[in-house]
Amino acid sequence: MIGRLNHVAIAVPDLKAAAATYRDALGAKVSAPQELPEHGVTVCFVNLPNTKIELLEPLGKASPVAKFMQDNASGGIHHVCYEVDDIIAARDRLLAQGARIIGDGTPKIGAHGLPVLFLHPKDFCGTLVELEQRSA
Ligand SMILES: CC[C@@H](C(=O)O)C(=O)SCCNC(=O)CCNC(=O)[C@H](O)C(C)(C)COP(=O)(O)OP(=O)(O)OC[C@H]1O[C@@H](n2cnc3c(N)ncnc32)[C@H](O)[C@@H]1OP(=O)(O)O
Ligand SMILES: [Co+2]
Repeated sequence: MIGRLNHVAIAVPDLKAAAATYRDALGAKVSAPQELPEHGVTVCFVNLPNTKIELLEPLGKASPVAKFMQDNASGGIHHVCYEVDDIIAARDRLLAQGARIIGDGTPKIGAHGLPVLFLHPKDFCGTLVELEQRSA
């Protein structure tokens, strides 16, 4: 069911500083910040030859990342994102297996303009898993 690793997300307290670290200290190509209020985050993507790093900082009071940042003040790995061919079929299979989908199960459009869903970390080895519908 899961395919390519689309990105690994790192939550940070200061997105500009984190982007500068990846650009200047690590010599990586980093995208401009993208505010995504519907997700409660601002993100930059670090484009690597074989995947991406999603640097994200909380946006707004209701950010789903706020509590994570309280518990991890200097930041940390927040989630991994795997690609799936059919996000609805993947969701239904996971629900049938008793996995918890975060929210009402309706995919949201993510940073790449594709449907995404999140699976509860407690069901997946303590790791927040994001699924992204593979682009056609
Ligand atoms: C940029 C757009 C998009 C993309 O296209 O890539 C994104 O990536 S958006 C990214 C931000 N959005 C989300 O993360 C949405 C899904 N996440 C959530 O809804 C919440 O983060 C959560 C998973 C429900 C956690 O909510 P929270 O308020 O932080 O804490 P809880 O107390 O409810 O947590 C329960 C339990 O889970 C542990 N936890 C929380 N976050 C993580 C995490 N990132 N990785 C691993 N474990 C996590 C938390 O510690 C609690 O554990 P216990 O204390 O042991 O119960
Ligand atoms: Co993500």
